[in-house]
Amino acid sequence: MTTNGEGTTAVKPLKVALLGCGVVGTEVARALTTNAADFAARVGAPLELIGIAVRRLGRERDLDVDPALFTTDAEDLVTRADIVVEVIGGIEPARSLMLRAMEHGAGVVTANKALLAADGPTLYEAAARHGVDLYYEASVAGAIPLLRPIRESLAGDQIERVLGIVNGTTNYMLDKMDSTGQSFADALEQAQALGYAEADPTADVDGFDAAAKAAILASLAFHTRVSLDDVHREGISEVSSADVLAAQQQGCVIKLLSICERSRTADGAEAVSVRVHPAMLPLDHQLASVREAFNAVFVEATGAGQLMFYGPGAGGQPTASAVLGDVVAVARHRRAGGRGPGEYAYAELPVLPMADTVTRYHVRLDVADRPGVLAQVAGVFAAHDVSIETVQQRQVTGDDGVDRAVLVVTTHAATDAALSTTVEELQKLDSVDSVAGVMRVEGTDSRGA
Ligand SMILES: NC(=O)C1=CN([C@@H]2O[C@H](COP(=O)(O)OP(=O)(O)OC[C@H]3O[C@@H](n4cnc5c(N)ncnc54)[C@H](O)[C@@H]3O)[C@@H](O)[C@H]2O)C=CC1
Ligand SMILES: N[C@@H](CC=O)C(=O)O
Ligand code: NA
Repeated sequence: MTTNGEGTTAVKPLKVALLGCGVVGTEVARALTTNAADFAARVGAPLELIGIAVRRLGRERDLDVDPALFTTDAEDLVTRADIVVEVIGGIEPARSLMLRAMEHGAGVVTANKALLAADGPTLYEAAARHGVDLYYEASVAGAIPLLRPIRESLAGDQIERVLGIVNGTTNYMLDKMDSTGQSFADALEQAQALGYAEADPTADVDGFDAAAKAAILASLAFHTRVSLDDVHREGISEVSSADVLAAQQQGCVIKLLSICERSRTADGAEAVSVRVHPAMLPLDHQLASVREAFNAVFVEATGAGQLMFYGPGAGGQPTASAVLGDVVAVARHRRAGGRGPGEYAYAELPVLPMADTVTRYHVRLDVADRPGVLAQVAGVFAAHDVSIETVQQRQVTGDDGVDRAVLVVTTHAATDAALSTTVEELQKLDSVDSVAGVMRVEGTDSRGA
């Protein structure tokens, strides 16, 4: 405790160091300075921004703070703080700086899903060893309160499944491609301009970002260490406008989904399955109406049933909201003299290979229009134990004036291995000109799906 100039008792401020002043960092710094009085009242002590680590000094910024706060010496800054906010991104130097901060007794707040998915355990163990908080609500689904509900509110329940849209950039792109027919490249450029995309947008487009988030969600939901390498990952770079059109013709929309499920190995042992891939969803599914950079996540738990979390999944201010919520939580813990709940990876469930995971496919085939072709195609599905749910056939006339047919097959649930082999075998049939599109299907009722 200290005494202020008027002789009244004042509480010692908690020192906050900010690492990174990009899209998110700028909004965190703005809020900490603009809303200082509210933060002080909510925490019971002022939050004093003692420095902002940047790569380059003297850069013009849209931020009205004391220029003396900027420093390029992040290593020194983290040793002087009670709370360190890491919004640099990437693996290094973010990891070393966070470890150094914890060694010096600081609580850490980060939005860095890439690092948590690649090497979370190193950070969780450091936090436990040094008795400090490591909070990362912003790392998954931006502003949406999701990790704390999973870690704390549902701690008395058993989570069976977490399924949703957790990447704002790709949802924005797929939405624009679907609703306005915008090109892939233009939609990506817009998402970047709006501050949704990662510094390297291939992290979004190729599904790494969604996979990192799936790893974090699965780790928390199933009390099991799941890393990025455990997650089956497919991005949206292969999604063509023909796929988008084909989905529309089926009354569906394509979304990039992250799916974390409790599952079983072939010999019946408990396991988890964690995957990210584009999938067709029927238009009446709740996730189908998630537009622009919004995220939505279903959490299914034994007792609670189905819960849905929805909101802005990316962008400076929404992400800063989650970061600041964590800052206040960590600050309150420091005031109370403790730390919040950490990670409990006691279950150690194995992660099921994608080949053994049960999914459904929508397959579009360009085939010869002659008797027996449908039976031949159906035979390949049957040979691999993949049951067909529906088949639609449309006649088309090729450029050469010859009649061809487009077959659209939707399967029942089967292992991913069986479905992949089926598609490989279909490609070898003389009567099949091409497998024009293969897309997983989620959200419609089918045996086991
Ligand atoms: N932008 C978004 O919507 C969201 C971002 N995140 C995460 O938040 C973090 C920050 O993201 P953004 O602000 O969008 O990225 P950004 O690229 O706009 O900002 C990062 C800033 O860190 C600076 N920086 C890089 N290395 C540095 C170093 N060694 N020392 C000091 N500064 C350094 C960069 O110059 C840049 O200004 C990332 O981990 C990202 O994955 C999480 C949720 C949403
Ligand atoms: N690039 C990410 C940002 C938030 O995590 C996204 O688009 O979702
Ligand atoms: Na969140």
